[in-house]
Amino acid sequence: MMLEARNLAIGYGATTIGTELALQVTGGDILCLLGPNGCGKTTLFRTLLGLLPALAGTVTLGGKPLAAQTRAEIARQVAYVPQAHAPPFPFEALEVVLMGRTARLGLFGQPGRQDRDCAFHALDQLGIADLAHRDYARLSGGQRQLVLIARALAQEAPLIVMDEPTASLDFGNQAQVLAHVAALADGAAAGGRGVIMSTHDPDQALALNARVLLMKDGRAFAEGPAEAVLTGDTLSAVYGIPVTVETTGSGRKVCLPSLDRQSAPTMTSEAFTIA
Ligand SMILES: Nc1ncnc2c1ncn2[C@@H]1O[C@H](COP(=O)(O)OP(=O)(O)OP(=O)(O)O)[C@@H](O)[C@H]1O
Repeated sequence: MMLEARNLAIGYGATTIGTELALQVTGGDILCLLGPNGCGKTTLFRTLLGLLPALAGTVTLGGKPLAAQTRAEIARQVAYVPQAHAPPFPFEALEVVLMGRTARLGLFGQPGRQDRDCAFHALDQLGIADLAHRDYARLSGGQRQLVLIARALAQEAPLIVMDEPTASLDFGNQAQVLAHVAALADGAAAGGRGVIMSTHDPDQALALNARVLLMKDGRAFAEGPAEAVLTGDTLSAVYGIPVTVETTGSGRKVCLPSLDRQSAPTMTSEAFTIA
């Protein structure tokens, strides 16, 4: 097992955000984290990456407690793909990818020929080798997201944690990034990495045939294969709106939230009422 969390409580100091969380990820797995805004997905990620101490319970990475590992040890096992924001300094895309090699360098190590080759190869794998010498800050959001995934590939960690990898991407780029996520976990293509990703779109978990951890108020509301977990009943209960799940002509399941015009004015007036 690459990553295992048991009976985990997460939060910030005295503020508990979530409790009784458990998950397991190994090579070839895709685990999608779903749940309403503020339910604790990012807090859980930060805890799994060792950036926030667990308030209770255990996280083991590569069979060893996370809390007993150095940052470099953790980075050799888990790569983190944050949301793609523009950085304040100009960097070439290739330099951004090279940052993924840091955990593999010695204390005063400089990236060498092999690191540059690896970084370039990662860009090539994602079909964006032509962006290598472009200014990262001037790339589109979709291109930047792919560069950050390339950085995670260059890190050569067996587990990749992605924070809403499709946020702010257009329709085409979302599908492209999802295809790359599927390929990462595919044993034949890349040695079968484990992937944990958060998303706000249950259809993505269904399209990826992923396992799902559906969170509500810091707890696991349901957990299991996407098709079993993402039903109209569970989605309606978690998101507080009527949701139906239908099967398309090609056999794919899609989630359809109700856009009931009757309920819209009520929702709006509640949301904007000043107590
Ligand atoms: N540094 C902090 N100190 C205290 N509370 C925090 C801190 N950061 C976040 N929170 C709170 O923790 C809760 C969970 O936030 P978190 O960012 O984990 O949710 P999320 O599921 O990732 O949300 P979203 O889908 O909107 O990104 C929120 O109520 C948030 O206000």
